Amino acid sequence: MSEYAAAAAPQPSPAPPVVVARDLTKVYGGAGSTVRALDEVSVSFARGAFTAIMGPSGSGKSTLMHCLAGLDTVTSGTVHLGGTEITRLRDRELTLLRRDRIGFVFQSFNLLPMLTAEQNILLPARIARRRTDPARLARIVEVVGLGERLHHLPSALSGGQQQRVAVARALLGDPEVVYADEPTGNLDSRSGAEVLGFLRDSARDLGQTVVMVTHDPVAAAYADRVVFLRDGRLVDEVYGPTAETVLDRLVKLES
Ligand SMILES: Nc1ncnc2c1ncn2[C@@H]1O[C@H](COP(=O)(O)OP(=O)(O)OP(=O)(O)O)[C@@H](O)[C@H]1O
Repeated sequence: MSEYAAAAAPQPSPAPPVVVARDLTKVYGGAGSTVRALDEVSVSFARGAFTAIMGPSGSGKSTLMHCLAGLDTVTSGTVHLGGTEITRLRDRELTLLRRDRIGFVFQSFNLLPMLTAEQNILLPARIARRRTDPARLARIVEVVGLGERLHHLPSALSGGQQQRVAVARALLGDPEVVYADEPTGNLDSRSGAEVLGFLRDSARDLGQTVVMVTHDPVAAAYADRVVFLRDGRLVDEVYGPTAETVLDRLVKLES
């Protein structure tokens, strides 16, 4: 059991967990020079909750997200997505699981420039030959709030609008969880606020489970909960964060 798990007071969980990681350890390298990027991390993410992962540079945030999402293998420990232990799956099964059950949002928006916003949102479903639920599309379009701009090319959209298109694309397939890796890293603060508000609304209004890695205490304050890593260990968490409480914990972690 991790030092954090032993010390933490139990917190009320609003809903059953969608993602559960148990005793996750990730060691990079071998023969002499190894890095223990994750050290027995146990954490779970409740349905419909928006959680931020924070910690100093090199604390293991990206590694944790990659292991949770089946983008990287683990050295030991398990990750469950719903009833599926993803740490046991083969590459082909993982590819399908990522395509069908997980949404991704990255720092770079990764929109195709020759397709309109709406076509970009619909593209993964088309590639997977998945029928799009028109009611869900309409709901997401309403939450995205792009209006007429849905028919514009990405080049005619602001950075914040482009990232909202990327989030809408991630949400359309009704994934069990959306992983967002520094989604506001390329945005000015106003556009960042738009995207974060949208992620928060998708959790509140659509019941979407969202897990976001960020360096920014203001971004983390949009989440329902912030978990903190240091040296590959989960060392703290805050429910109902504000930018001030998050900054305060970060300063303590880095001192
Ligand atoms: N492919 C790799 N090979 C070797 N070491 C790695 C690899 N990826 C990450 N690491 C090491 O694992 C540790 C955790 O890295 P990780 O990128 O997860 O941290 P982070 O908290 O996301 O950092 P940052 O905030 O700087 O992005 C670091 O010491 C890093 O150097």
